[in-house]
Amino acid sequence: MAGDKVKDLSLTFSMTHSETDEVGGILLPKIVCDRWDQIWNFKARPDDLLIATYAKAGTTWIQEIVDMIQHDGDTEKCKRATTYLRHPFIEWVLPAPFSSDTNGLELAELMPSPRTLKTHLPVQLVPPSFWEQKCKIIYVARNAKDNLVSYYHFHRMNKNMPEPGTWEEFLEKFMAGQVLWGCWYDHVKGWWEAKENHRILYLFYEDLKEDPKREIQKVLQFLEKDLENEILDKIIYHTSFEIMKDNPMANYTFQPPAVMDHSISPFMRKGTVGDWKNHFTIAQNVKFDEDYRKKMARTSLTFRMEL
Ligand SMILES: Nc1ncnc2c1ncn2[C@@H]1O[C@H](COP(=O)(O)O)[C@@H](OP(=O)(O)O)[C@H]1O
Ligand SMILES: O=[N+]([O-])c1ccc(OS(=O)(=O)O)cc1
Repeated sequence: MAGDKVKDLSLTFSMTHSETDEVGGILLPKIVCDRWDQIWNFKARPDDLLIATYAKAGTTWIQEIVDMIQHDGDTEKCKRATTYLRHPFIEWVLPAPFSSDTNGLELAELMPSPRTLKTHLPVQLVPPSFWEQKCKIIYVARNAKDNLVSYYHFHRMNKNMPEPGTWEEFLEKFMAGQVLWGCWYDHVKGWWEAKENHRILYLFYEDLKEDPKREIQKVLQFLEKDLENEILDKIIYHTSFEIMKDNPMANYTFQPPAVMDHSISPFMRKGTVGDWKNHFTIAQNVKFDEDYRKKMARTSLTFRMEL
């Protein structure tokens, strides 16, 4: 079984940071670009649910919320497998020595319906079958500064990401859109516009943090589910940062340490709004804000950088 193969891998092999390439001007791991035709031709099914995010916007959090809703708050069922295996990451290709049937596409193809799938692709790179099949999509966006901080630490701990360089260097790359899955500004705006014409529930990390009950109710409504208040409270508890941090099926400690080194920075790092204040210098903040205003000038989309 695919999961066992991931688990059985030697914990001692060494990996170097991943090489990158581009598809349609979007930076992606080279091994993903090499398989782009297959990813683009992915066959979505009408009852697929797609979870789409910019990386580090709260993907794993919404995945756990959705899984709990789909399983009526049964925590044991939600511990049936790791996040990676429960919700295939459609564009994800693992480097050697991982076996090819642990790639996102293969996992998705082998999965019976109804499937919940994950992607970080910008809207223009989503395989067309998702639009043709009118699949439901949940998008989660997170304010740029916290998203960037989380992404920086993720690059430090995850060998599947390119070398981040220094904080200052990574900040520049983020502003220039020269990071995996492309420009944050275009990503959040692209999906914001797409919701006018498609079945997309657009959520914000900050709203989830502020009032998880209210936001989970939006997801319930979108998924046409009705759950007792008691189960809703159970979902809120099970998907809280503190509980997910200790859940081995959700905290990515299942990845071999040669890929993700949680001693450098844990996957479940802080889970807060406003941690950017501990990273940006005053000068960096002024420069970022000025650039941000230009890039976000012609959109109705707004974010909260603190609660
Ligand atoms: N239950 C939860 N509540 C709040 N934040 C959570 C969370 N689960 C994961 N996160 C945070 O979401 C980010 C990871 O996002 P993704 O799943 O998209 O990779 C990390 O942010 P930080 O690095 O700021 O802590 C992680 O700590
Ligand atoms: O290497 N991974 O398994 C991996 C890569 C990216 C990734 O992105 S995230 O934003 O969903 O954390 C998650 C897992």
